Amino acid sequence: MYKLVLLRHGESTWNKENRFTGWTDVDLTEKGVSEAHAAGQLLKKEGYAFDVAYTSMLKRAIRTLWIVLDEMDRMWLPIEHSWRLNERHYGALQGLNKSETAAKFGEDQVKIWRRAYDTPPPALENGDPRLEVGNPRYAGLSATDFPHTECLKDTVARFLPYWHGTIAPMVRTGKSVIVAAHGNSLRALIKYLDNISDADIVNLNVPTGQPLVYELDADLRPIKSYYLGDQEAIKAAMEAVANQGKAK
Ligand SMILES: O=C(O)[C@@H](CO)OP(=O)(O)O
Repeated sequence: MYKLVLLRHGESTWNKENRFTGWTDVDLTEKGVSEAHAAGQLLKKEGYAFDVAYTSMLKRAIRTLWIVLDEMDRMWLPIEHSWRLNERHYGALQGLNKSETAAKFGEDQVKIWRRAYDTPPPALENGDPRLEVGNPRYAGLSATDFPHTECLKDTVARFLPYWHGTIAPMVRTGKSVIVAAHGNSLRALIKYLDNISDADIVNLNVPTGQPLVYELDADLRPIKSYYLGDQEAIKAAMEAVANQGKAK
């Protein structure tokens, strides 16, 4: 049996301001930093001892991972970064307030943009700085890799090669692995692992800063999965994520 830990970053400044974030590189809030410390303490208390860590190119996930590893006295671990673990690209919605967008376009439309499996938000136009072309951290991407927008289906498509080619082989060696990433890049992985239908994935929300443990069989199929920590608080945090798309 293998164990894999998935962790969404702690609260970011744009989570707090309720803005569509995507590839925008915003940092953690004080609450987000506290969530990361709490996650690290909890993982340590529960006896986790990671051998290798994977994260995105975005500082809210990277800093969450650093804080967790610091709490576990494992800052020496190898950390691999990949743009394939980045948050789903939110296209032209990046920067807009979710409630204001719901008031303008309707809650149903915002739910489609946030959660529909195969309907992407409006795309960025060429030349928009939010495309990140020219950003040195993405020097390894080819021109066609830069998303102009993504629905979850697109995120699954760019995430899975990294799962199959890098993370899954490492899990199979028996190493203890943590993946610190984002709400929708983790939804992409959870959809794949749990074989969740395109219709049902709409209702899955991942809370910030709560370690999610997968116990996997020899074929890396889930035996069970569970969040560590206070289950009532986790449920409330998931509902709060779902409600971010409501007009106030
Ligand atoms: O804005 C985003 O990039 C994501 C994660 O914060 O939000 P949502 O839950 O709306 O997909």
